[in-house]
Amino acid sequence: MKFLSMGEIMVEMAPADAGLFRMGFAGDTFNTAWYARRLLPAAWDVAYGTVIGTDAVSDDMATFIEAQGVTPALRRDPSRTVGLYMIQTQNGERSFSYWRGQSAAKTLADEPAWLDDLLADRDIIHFSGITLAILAPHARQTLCDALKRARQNGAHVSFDTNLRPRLWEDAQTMAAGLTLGASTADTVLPSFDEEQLAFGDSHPDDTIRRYADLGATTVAVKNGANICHLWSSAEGDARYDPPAVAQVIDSTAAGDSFAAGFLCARAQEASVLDAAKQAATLAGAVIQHKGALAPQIFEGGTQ
Ligand SMILES: Nc1ncnc2c1ncn2[C@@H]1O[C@H](COP(=O)(O)OP(=O)(O)OP(=O)(O)O)[C@@H](O)[C@H]1O
Ligand SMILES: O=C(O)C(=O)C[C@H](O)[C@H](O)CO
Repeated sequence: MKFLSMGEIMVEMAPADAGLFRMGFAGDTFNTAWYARRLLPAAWDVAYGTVIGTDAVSDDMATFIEAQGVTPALRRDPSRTVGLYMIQTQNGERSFSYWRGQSAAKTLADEPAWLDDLLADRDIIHFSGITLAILAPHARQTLCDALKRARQNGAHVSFDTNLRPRLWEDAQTMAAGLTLGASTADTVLPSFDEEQLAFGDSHPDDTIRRYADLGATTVAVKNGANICHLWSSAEGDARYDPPAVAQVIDSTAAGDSFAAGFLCARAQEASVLDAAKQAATLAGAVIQHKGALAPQIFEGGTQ
């Protein structure tokens, strides 16, 4: 079985002790692949699809991806390098600054034959609103057309809406882009506060209905510490109240790890409710650690 996540992985500067920053590599869809690798049985291949440069930091990134047990599915663009972002936290809520305007990942959909190869024969393909936001408008359409073909050929496509207004041209383009992305997907993983912002939804059921109308068969509407509203065409509606977290240290990758927990449970035939439980348990642990990737959670063999 083959799981592919695709988008942009960057150099991450995460707050460490004594005012220092710790350099790592992360990015929403890569984070999901990283957590999926730790949740899925070894027989699953978990791959990450992106474009990087040919410079030293790109080489380090490729080495890092592989060392994490994730299969690198990379195209190299010698004229570009990778992006960088910095996390800053205040009372557990994070904000990001980005240096990614010219990154190699922006050319993800520029070679259609490579793209079709990347998507071929995957059981699950995961991408996000960030994957789309970084692309030029025509490239968003190219990517979504390729994803639709992959879905027709049997892949289960998953879309995490992951709203980043600063990465889109304007609010209208963002709403249209999210709608385009969701229309390729079987599973859509939105966050309610973001859906309110982008579409003016007044209740999570509005969000579910909109994505079901676009062709999704499963929707999980996250809402931070509040109840997740779930729906699948086979099971109907369900709700899940995430376990309380005593102290949020850094909320980075809450949604990314939720996506991994949810998709991996669904891949192993879990109900939407059980999938949300695995997802929220993992996300609840992740937000008690600094940075996007929290290997500590898996040390000792338990989540
Ligand atoms: N304060 C919290 N307490 C408990 N669980 C939380 C909290 N914040 C997030 N979670 C868990 O993480 C999940 C995802 O969080 P959230 O709704 O913020 O998603 P998101 O907006 O996609 O995240 P991201 O900021 O990574 O994009 C929630 O559904 C919940 O299970
Ligand atoms: O914001 C982005 O583009 C990132 O991918 C950085 C973070 O790793 C991600 O947002 C965490 O969800």
